[in-house]
Amino acid sequence: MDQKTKKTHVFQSEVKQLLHLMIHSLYSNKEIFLREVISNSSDAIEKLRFSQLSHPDQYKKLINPFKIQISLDKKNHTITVIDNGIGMTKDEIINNLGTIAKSGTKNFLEKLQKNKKEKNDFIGQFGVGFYSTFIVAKKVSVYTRHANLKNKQGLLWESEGKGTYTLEEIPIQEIGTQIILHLKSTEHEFLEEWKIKNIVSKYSDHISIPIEISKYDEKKKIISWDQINKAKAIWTIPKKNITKKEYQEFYTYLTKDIEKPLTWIHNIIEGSQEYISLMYIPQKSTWDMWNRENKHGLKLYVKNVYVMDDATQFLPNYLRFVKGIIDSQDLPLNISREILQDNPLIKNLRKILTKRILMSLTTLQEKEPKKYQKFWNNFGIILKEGIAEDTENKNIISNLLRFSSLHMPQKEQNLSLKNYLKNFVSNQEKIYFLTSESYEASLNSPHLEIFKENKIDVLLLSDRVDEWMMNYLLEFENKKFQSISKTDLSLEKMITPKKNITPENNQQYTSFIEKTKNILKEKVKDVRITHRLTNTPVIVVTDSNDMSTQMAKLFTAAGQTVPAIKYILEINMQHPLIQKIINIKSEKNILIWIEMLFEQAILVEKGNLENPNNFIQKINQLLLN
Ligand SMILES: Nc1ncnc2c1ncn2[C@@H]1O[C@H](COP(=O)(O)OP(=O)(O)OP(=O)(O)O)[C@@H](O)[C@H]1O
Repeated sequence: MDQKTKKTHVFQSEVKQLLHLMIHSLYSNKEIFLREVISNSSDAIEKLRFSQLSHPDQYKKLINPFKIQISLDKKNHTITVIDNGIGMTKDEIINNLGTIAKSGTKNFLEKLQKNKKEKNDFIGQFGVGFYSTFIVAKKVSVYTRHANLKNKQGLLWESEGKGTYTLEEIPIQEIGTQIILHLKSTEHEFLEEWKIKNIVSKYSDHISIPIEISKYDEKKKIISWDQINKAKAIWTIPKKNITKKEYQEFYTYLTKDIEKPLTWIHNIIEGSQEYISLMYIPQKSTWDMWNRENKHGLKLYVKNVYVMDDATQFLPNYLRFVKGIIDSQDLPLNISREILQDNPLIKNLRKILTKRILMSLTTLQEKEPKKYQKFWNNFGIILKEGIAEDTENKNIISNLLRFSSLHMPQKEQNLSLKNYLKNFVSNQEKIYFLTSESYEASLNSPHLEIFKENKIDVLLLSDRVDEWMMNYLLEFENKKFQSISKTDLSLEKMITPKKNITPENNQQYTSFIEKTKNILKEKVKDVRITHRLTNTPVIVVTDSNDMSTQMAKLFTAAGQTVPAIKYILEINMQHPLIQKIINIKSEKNILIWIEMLFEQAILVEKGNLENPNNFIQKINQLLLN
């Protein structure tokens, strides 16, 4: 060995942090180190297989078939995992085994620090990777030779996981990677063959590459290798031969999710377009799902060969919670992300896969409503984006929506539109809804008073996407949606005012309305008498074609300037406060009252005022009177 090339490197500080966290929080589940090492070997083999097929000139065909081998050495207390995959170059090894290169990882670490309680869950979801070997090993040696490096140019990486590692150039005969774990004295149980076999069958049975374990003779010499996994890609097996447990295990392997999947859809399609898809709907959202920009998508295989992770083109963004694989027989192997973008074959596949997911959700809601509710609670907010983004499937998605409503005294969204229609009162023509900042705010909104009184149900929407969604959700089964914070003649038609207006007070009321208009002038679009209110004197609504308050808030939050909304002030003439003001003689006092009431209505609608001090001064003045 050439000692001159041996150099000591320092781990990036995040790696040290990760190592520390992992060793302490994962100890109870330490066997996963083997899953991680095997999964890396399998990825390396998949990469080499792909490179050989797509660039046959650069990568020589191997003489040996692809495989992963594990050997246990009881004398030296080591576990060795060998693969004949793509290997690593010097740059790669420095990047992969010395730093945390993945962009999301730093965020992940920060989250981990903050959420000590959920640490285990987080780690499980994230996938702990190569560094987990240090949970059981006091020292790790990695011998690797990259597949397109000639002249036996190999590397030896070694570390005790304590802040530094060494790297040395050494000759290596075979391409691929060999990882030697020098076990801590407390971890010698992992030298038992049955134990290793158990771990492999628990976590790595679905790896489509053979995993072999060494067999020794009495003199401790390896005499043969026994295959210990099935080594068949699960999706290629006929559905009837796959057990529920096997589907679940493949999901765990694919996603590293600690929960079982909610459901899955497996299709083997033959004909003009041949492909297999195996897609899962998880139980819970993972920490990165909320961000539309984060990685998602299916794992793409072409003719059984792994091509890429996170192929987003096969499903629309609003189904980004779906995990799984697609294996196409028709796509070329050297397909790039750019080509995926405008390939007509893919567009067609995307249409079919989208329909499959939506149909499976439809069946779930019909056959297993409890499970569906669980799905909705976790992913409803993402699925809602589909109403705006997928015109073609809008109807199907509408049927999948769930809402909170006035008649259901709970925050959980579990009313379907079909069920809302069933509760229509006589003469009801529209589906009423209210968008607000929060569920609690909507429940107390004065807009609801008339609906409460007349037992008409109202959908209560308070998710961030709701206002946006409602711009696209215009009709359901020929019934129009109507925001109750907007003017609406159908409502007036439906409800006969209880308190009849006599000719005398009619004149009094009309002149009061005129007076109010003269006082508020440009501040309002109009002033009207309303029958919507019972306990509240005044309310503001937006004109049916104007931008709603929530929409304006959304735009403002996104940094856009929006013109100020001109509201219509509606007055409840029967309210004692209004009756009192009508009889006030001093014009100056009437002016203060009307301005104060208008600002009050604005405060209720928007949650804030441009000039709160002005408002308070008016109130104080009235209190002194
Ligand atoms: N046996 C191997 N052959 C070739 N490269 C490897 C091997 N083991 C690890 N690597 C490289 O090291 C990188 C880091 O591995 P690590 O397990 O820490 O993370 P990962 O596999 O990328 O992520 P995750 O575990 O979250 O899926 C791998 O992405 C790969 O590039």
